[in-house]
Amino acid sequence: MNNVFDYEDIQLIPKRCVVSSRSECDTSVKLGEHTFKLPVVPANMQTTMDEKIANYLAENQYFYVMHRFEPETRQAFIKDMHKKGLISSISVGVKEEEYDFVQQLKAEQLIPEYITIDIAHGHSDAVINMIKHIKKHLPSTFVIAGNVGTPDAVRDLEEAGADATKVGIGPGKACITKLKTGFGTGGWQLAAVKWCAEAATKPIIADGGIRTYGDIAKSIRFGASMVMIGSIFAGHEESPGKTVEVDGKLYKEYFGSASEFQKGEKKNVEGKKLLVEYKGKLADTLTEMEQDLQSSISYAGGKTLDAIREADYVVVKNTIFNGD
Ligand SMILES: NC(=O)C1=CN([C@@H]2O[C@H](COP(=O)(O)OP(=O)(O)OC[C@H]3O[C@@H](n4cnc5c(N)ncnc54)[C@H](OP(=O)(O)O)[C@@H]3O)[C@@H](O)[C@H]2O)C=CC1
Ligand SMILES: Nc1nc2c(ncn2[C@@H]2O[C@H](COP(=O)(O)O)[C@@H](O)[C@H]2O)c(=O)[nH]1
Repeated sequence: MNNVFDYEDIQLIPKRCVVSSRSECDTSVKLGEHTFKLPVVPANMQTTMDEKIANYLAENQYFYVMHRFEPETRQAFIKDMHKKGLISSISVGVKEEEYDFVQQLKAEQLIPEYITIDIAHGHSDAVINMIKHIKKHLPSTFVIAGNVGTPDAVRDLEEAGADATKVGIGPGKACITKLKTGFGTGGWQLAAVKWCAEAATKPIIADGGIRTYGDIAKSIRFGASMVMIGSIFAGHEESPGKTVEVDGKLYKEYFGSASEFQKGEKKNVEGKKLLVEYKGKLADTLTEMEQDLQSSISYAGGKTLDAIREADYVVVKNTIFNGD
């Protein structure tokens, strides 16, 4: 893979504007059978997602993926969401008990609209087998599989039946995979998204490494249909992580799903715990993201996200923060 770049190395080039107000620009995106307000989803991690946030997002037409770290609550969660007429979107792993779980869902006719297979190294027989298992027992469920970082992986998971693949090995803020293993897409995540999207025939979800709202538009430009974000979403009043005060300033705890803190043991640790700045209400962040993305669409010279997909760009290594 030559000519790699990351979010901070790219600037998109404006085109003639066709709207008289940014509010005319439509940021909505279709994933599977449903249309969502934004091409953005909070990471399925314990410090960014919980049932309350899932309810808020679903009620307000945002996509969400519930995490898998309280596995025994998932059936009740699906039931509860469906009782309220909301979509259910859950995560699974690949261990033996997860196969039974999928079969139980079928037996009880609790059919989630979305299942995300949430595994560090998604280009694996374990994930391929789980995709096939879900598709066999819950054929109407939209399956998101990952995480991967190569076109080969995208092709293999799509061929197994995945409806979307999630790209990003190690670019996350709480990630230490790149340090511990030497592998990953950290430092060239945006180029990896482009590489994978060129091979994909189904949607790509860019996962990890988003540090500014402009990075959402850049992900879309390079082929993502949706963007998964952890650290930015972990800092809200509603975020499940602990609120901590340091020198009079508020922070929230954010920890990796493969951190020692999450696992409760020091085995195959590939994540860390850190503090992220407190940033107030989740709704305000979502509104700001929508407004910024509307502005991106207007700079791209269109009215929908498709305009961003056609924007020209320049690679200007590490210059995005110059002038700050
Ligand atoms: N996006 C990213 O860059 C990364 C994300 N994560 C997150 O951390 C969480 C834990 O992930 P994960 O460890 O996959 O899940 P699990 O801890 O549920 O492990 C799933 C299964 O896969 C096996 N496994 C895990 N990694 C590998 C590997 N590299 N090669 C072969 N087998 C493997 C495990 O066995 P065993 O443990 O015995 O090997 C286990 O049986 C997830 O939420 C994931 O998204 C973690 C790292 C990177
Ligand atoms: N290598 C690791 N990656 C992790 C871990 N826990 C979560 N993640 C990934 O990070 C993104 C969020 O990235 P961010 O840059 O927006 O903060 C998340 O969706 C996972 O894919 C981990 O312990 N290790």
